Amino acid sequence: MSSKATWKLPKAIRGGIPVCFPQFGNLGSLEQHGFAKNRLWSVDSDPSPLAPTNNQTSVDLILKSTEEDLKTWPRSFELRLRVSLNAGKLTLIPRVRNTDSKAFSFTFALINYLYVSDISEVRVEGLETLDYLDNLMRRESHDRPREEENLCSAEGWHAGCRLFNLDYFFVWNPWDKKAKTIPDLGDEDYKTMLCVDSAAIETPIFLKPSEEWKSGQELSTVSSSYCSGQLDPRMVLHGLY
Ligand SMILES: O=P(O)(O)OC[C@H]1O[C@@H](O)[C@H](O)[C@@H](O)[C@@H]1O
Repeated sequence: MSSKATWKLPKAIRGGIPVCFPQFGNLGSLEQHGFAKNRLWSVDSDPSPLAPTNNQTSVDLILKSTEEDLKTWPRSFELRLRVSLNAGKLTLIPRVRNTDSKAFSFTFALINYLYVSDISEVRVEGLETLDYLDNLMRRESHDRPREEENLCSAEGWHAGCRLFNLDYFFVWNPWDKKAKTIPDLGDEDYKTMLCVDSAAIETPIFLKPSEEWKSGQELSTVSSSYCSGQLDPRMVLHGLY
């Protein structure tokens, strides 16, 4: 959680796990990361077809399109999120239902703001063999910050992430200069944060009327012996559920 997070609507707090819908980043004409993260959700009393949660470590949430949303994105939807917390494991199951009379498509992401004790001691493993897009290179190829290399400079990753129906990871840390330009992020906060986002952006999800899309993400603590080349990226992307 950012030390300068603002707890005022209509802006999301900087931290936690913002839900990006119906657009990730600037991959479309809507505001950055879509509007869902800036809305107040309700507790979902009918999470069907998932069985209702009957323990105190899970909650079902729902967001429905409002009149205001329909002005900017004229598609009626229901976005559901089941959040479950168990020993060493946080599971999120997002679902999108098309309640419109027409088909629509969207992109989606969960921005996982992870707290780390020292960003210069963090290494992200398991993505080495995957194809990747370098946003810094693409957008700022004339002045690529060297700090990017620091992100992966040392040992010590003890959290794992498994996905279902999500096809991209985004790894992000603003580093020192960019951090100063983000109003709701403390100047030093970049040292203790890392974003590892799970996203569905490869091909926008297409839903016909009444259809539902379901995905999942499981964040868990793993022992350090799990590190160093033992994570199979294909399993990481497709091994959940
Ligand atoms: O400042 P925002 O709009 O919340 O976005 C923060 C960052 O979120 C990250 O997850 C993205 O990968 C970055 O590209 C983005 O800059």
